[in-house]
Amino acid sequence: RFYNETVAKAFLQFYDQTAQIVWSQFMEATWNYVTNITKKNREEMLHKDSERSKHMLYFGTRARLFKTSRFQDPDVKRLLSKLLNIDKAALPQDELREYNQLLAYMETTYSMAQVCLNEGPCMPLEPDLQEVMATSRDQKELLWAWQGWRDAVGRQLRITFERYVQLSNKAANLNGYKDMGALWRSKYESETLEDDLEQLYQELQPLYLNLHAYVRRALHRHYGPELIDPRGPIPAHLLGNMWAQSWVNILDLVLPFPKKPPEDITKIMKSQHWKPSKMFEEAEKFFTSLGMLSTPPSFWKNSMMERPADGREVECHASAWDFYNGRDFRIKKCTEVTVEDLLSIFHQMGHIQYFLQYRNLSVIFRAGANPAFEEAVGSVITLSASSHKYLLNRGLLSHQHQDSGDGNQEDRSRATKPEAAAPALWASLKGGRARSHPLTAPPSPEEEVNFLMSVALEKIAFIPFSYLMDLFRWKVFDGTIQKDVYNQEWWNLRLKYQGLCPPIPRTEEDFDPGAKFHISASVPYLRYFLSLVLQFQFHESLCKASGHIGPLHRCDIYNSKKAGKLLEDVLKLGSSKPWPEVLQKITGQTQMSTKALMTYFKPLLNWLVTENVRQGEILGWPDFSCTFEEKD
Ligand SMILES: O=C(CCC(O)(O)[C@H](Cc1ccccc1)NC(=O)c1ccccc1)N[C@@H](Cc1ccccc1)C(=O)O
Ligand SMILES: [Zn+2]
Repeated sequence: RFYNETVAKAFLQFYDQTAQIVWSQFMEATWNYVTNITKKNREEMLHKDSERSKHMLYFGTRARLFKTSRFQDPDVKRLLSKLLNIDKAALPQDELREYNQLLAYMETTYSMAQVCLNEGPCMPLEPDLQEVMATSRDQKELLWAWQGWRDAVGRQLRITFERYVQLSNKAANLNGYKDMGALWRSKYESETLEDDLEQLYQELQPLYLNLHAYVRRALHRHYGPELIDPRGPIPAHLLGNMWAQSWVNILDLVLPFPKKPPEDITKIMKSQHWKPSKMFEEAEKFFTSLGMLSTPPSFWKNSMMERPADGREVECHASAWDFYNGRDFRIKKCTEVTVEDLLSIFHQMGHIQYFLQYRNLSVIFRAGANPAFEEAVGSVITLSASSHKYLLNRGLLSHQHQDSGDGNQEDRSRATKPEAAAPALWASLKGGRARSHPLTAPPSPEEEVNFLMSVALEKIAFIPFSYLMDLFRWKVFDGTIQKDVYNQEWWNLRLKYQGLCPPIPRTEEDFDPGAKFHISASVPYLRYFLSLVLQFQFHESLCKASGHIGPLHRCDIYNSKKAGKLLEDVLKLGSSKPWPEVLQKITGQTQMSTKALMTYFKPLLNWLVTENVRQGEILGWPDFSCTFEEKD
């Protein structure tokens, strides 16, 4: 055993130098595969992955030899402790190869799946099936896409997933964890994690129950009583999204005040011939307006911003890439010119900003304070951008000159001073010159409720979905859910937390959870649930730093250098400090809290409660059985 801290530092130095090479080669090979799915590229990726695993095994086993209890430098202790978990690299060579092959099979099946019309074209998920789920109001068409996707993906993955669970748990055991769920949860460095999560969920449930009751009534109005039971669960194919995780696309069906509809930004974008590259430029402008880092030229050269037109098979699910060489960062996204994709690009740019901020840290610390921090960065900017979007909807622009981001708007949140709304994004929407507008009044209460409803359909609808995704997988990993009941247990959770029913009867031939990217790609999901809470806490703190006064939902930190500095100082830390310490730097608190989220939606909750009482709505779904349409 080694006791010498100097030796440990040299060991870590050596790790860093070699890791940058091994990791960037692995990332390059993986990038080549997901942007051009071929057998050859898969073999090359699997080869580089096994190189990376050998590297992790070499350093992970040796890191164990250091007795760090008497070490002085906290960084050295934290770095060594992070090397101990080597994940799947702990598996014996042959099982590791099998594991990597089944991971590639699941992710590739998802990425290449299509649903074919009887005679005629086959539709991939992005953009075609997503488009149907978002825009169709014909429940038969929605059912066709919903069922077709699950037949094409979920059913194909069922057997592989069972083997994936076994090998995952074996890898977790070899790293000293009771199952893979325990290994995933360990990333949050908290003994009380599961209780804390349940507490957060309970605090947010009233918001969700009121939204669910209100939306159910609206769908009852549109689809009629034969489809919607006003005291029952909602059929899962009617919510405007393939997984019913976000309900933004049925805003038109549920808009509280239809006489004051928000402007259709997608329409404006299309009418102005926006291109994907412009959408990325706008997102980057938001970060640089905060005084944060811009992307290097290689980002624009190497990213994949659209589905390739040359017939290549690609993985379309959006992702941001750090090549761990301090200079190569990319986004892969099959961008469509829609406002949903514009906000998704803000999310991806948030990942890129984190990479840029922590690029000089040891490779081991080049990660978020915890996985939820990584997800929250882009989403907190999206909150301003959507609020920003809100300002766009209202055409709140009177400025004579196009904002050059000059100081005189320093730290005064434009949102409360309509006269100084963000010219940049609006001007680009209005093509160049920001036209001067007469000062427009602040939004009417009706428009305010409409706006909050549009944000709630994304954020509040997402609460139970993002919570149950890993509740399901933790139970699968710990054996509570056995493989012969995977699908019925999935739908039990979907009923219990989301108040949803499958539109048609499901069997154990189906594997509906596999129809969601993160389950086929073995990407944990708890990060998104916690990001929901964190992004509002961050938003509140950044808004305060920007000098914003007034309601939180009207805050928009665009151009605030103070907000940018506060955020930057946190991102620079990467995962070098325990996340409560990092949280305290930005919010002053060491605990996650739903207070900011509740504050943001308070006006909407008041309106929903009044509306639901007026309609005599039942909160929840006491008629819990899923009824199915008689075959007509
Ligand atoms: O999956 C995403 C966005 C993709 C991502 O940026 O989170 C991506 C997911 C991913 C893809 C491949 C491998 C691993 C993870 N994450 C990243 O690109 C990423 C994450 C951490 C560090 C660096 C990059 N969003 C989730 C949840 C969500 C988030 C925000 C708004 C709406 C919905 C979803 O669509 O269900
Ligand atoms: Zn993300």
